[in-house]
Amino acid sequence: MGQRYMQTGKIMPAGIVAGISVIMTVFYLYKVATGGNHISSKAERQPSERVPPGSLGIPIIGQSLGLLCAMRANTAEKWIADRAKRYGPISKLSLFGKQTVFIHGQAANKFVFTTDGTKLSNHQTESVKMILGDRCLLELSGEDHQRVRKALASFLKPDSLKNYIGNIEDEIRRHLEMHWQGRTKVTVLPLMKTLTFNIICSLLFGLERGARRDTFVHYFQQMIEGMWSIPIKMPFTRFDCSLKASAKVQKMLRDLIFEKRIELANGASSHQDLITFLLNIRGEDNKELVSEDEIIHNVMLIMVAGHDTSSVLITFIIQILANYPNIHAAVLKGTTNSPPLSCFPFWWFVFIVSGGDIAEQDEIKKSGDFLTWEDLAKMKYTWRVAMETLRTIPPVFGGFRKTLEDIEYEGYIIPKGWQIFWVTGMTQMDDNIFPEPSKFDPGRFENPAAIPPYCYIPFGGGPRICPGYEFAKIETLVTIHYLVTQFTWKLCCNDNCFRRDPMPVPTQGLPIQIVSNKKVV
Ligand code: HEM
Repeated sequence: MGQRYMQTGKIMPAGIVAGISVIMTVFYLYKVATGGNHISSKAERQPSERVPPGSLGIPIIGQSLGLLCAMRANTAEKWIADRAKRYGPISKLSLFGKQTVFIHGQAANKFVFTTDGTKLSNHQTESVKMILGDRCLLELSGEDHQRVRKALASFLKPDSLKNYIGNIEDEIRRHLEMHWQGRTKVTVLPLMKTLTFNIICSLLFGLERGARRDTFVHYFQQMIEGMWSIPIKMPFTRFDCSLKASAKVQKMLRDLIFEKRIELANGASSHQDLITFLLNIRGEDNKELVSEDEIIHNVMLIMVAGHDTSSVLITFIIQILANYPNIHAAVLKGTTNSPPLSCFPFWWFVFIVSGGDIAEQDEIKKSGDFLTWEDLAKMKYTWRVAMETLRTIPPVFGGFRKTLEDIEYEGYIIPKGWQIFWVTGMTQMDDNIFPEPSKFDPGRFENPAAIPPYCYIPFGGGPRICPGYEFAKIETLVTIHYLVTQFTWKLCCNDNCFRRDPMPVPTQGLPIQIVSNKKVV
């Protein structure tokens, strides 16, 4: 004991063996985390004085753990603000195994969202890329990005979504029947995840309820869990479990595509779901415009982008409505605030003829059995509440871009191959742009044109602006409509804290006590 045998047959002391294995493990982890791209690149070997200030921290880890811990402890905004205070509006650091430059502010947002794609490409962490696949929209650029984005956007545009409001409503009604009616207490976040996932499944992928959908949900949840982890491919790491789950989800989607092809050949409508819709789009040569890998990777992207974000938004709106009775009353009965002068004359006219009470959710349902596009257009105050929620608790904390050449910004050089880290909350909580930023005030959005460009960016901006905006809006408005007209609720705990994982989640998932106001649906 205490000694190990090398292949040569010579005896080595255990301490030396342990030392070597630690060094080799660190080296291995380092290679894995950097995807084989050694971090001692040209820029690091020849340090330029014009590279932004800051430290790259220790290899592989850099500042990743610091940021991830801050996100989980709900102190990410402070972590970022402290950094900005220390180094100014631009600084370097190392995140998820890559050299990174963090920038913030209105000018930074404009720079990120409008810089030519040949200089600045979209960039995800290695883990996101490996889990979602290299043909998803986030990884595509130039013509490929335009082609696939156009195909997805034509399915997600308002004209096409109008036809699905009834289906969304059906899912919501069924969900409330199953999970809310007859209960006195529910935990909101997991339920909203189930609801938004069901909406996505039935509408975008045509997956009916049942064992297959349940298996899909199971692997899908596992897949999401490691998306923002450090990409260490070792057994039992969060990342490795995600990668395995991703392979299973991809296999299930491939089978589904096979079935959809047969259905299409047998004359099924191409408008029944996103997969069928994409399979049916043809290019000039009559070949499928979007490849099978592109369909699979983008379906996975939409599952992630589409259900996690909206579920978080709806959850926090529910929390806000419980915390602010006046806002809850205005969502239900309408606002008695006079419109701002900038809304003269139309809204002033509506305001005066309605006796100063522009009715909202309580009135809307009286127009018919199912909600219409026109009904949704009347939910103006409710959407302002959603917008203010997105300002104060943006579901997407920020994102990454990658420089394709050395780029000069604010007098510094951001070297080629580095990633740029942009953050939503810094500008949305800037008191020069949004006075009293911590105050929850939906009135800020009465006149959205008054908000300076690139300052309110929960959906991003430019050519990569979120294509699911309208879908998220419909889903949110319809869900809130049903909740406020059928239930009243109060919070079970007064803990308003949340952590980011990477989406913001209330620490206990938001348990609430509910009372149903409903007679018959
Ligand atoms: C409250 C809900 C949502 C929020 C806050 C949100 C936010 C965002 C943000 C910040 C981006 C990144 C933009 C960038 O990198 O410049 C994005 C991209 C994206 N979102 Fe959303 N999103 C939401 C809902 C949805 C929904 C419902 C879908 C699909 C049905 C969706 C699909 C996408 C896709 C595919 C992209 C990638 C676009 C591209 O790279 O061209 N999102 N979203």
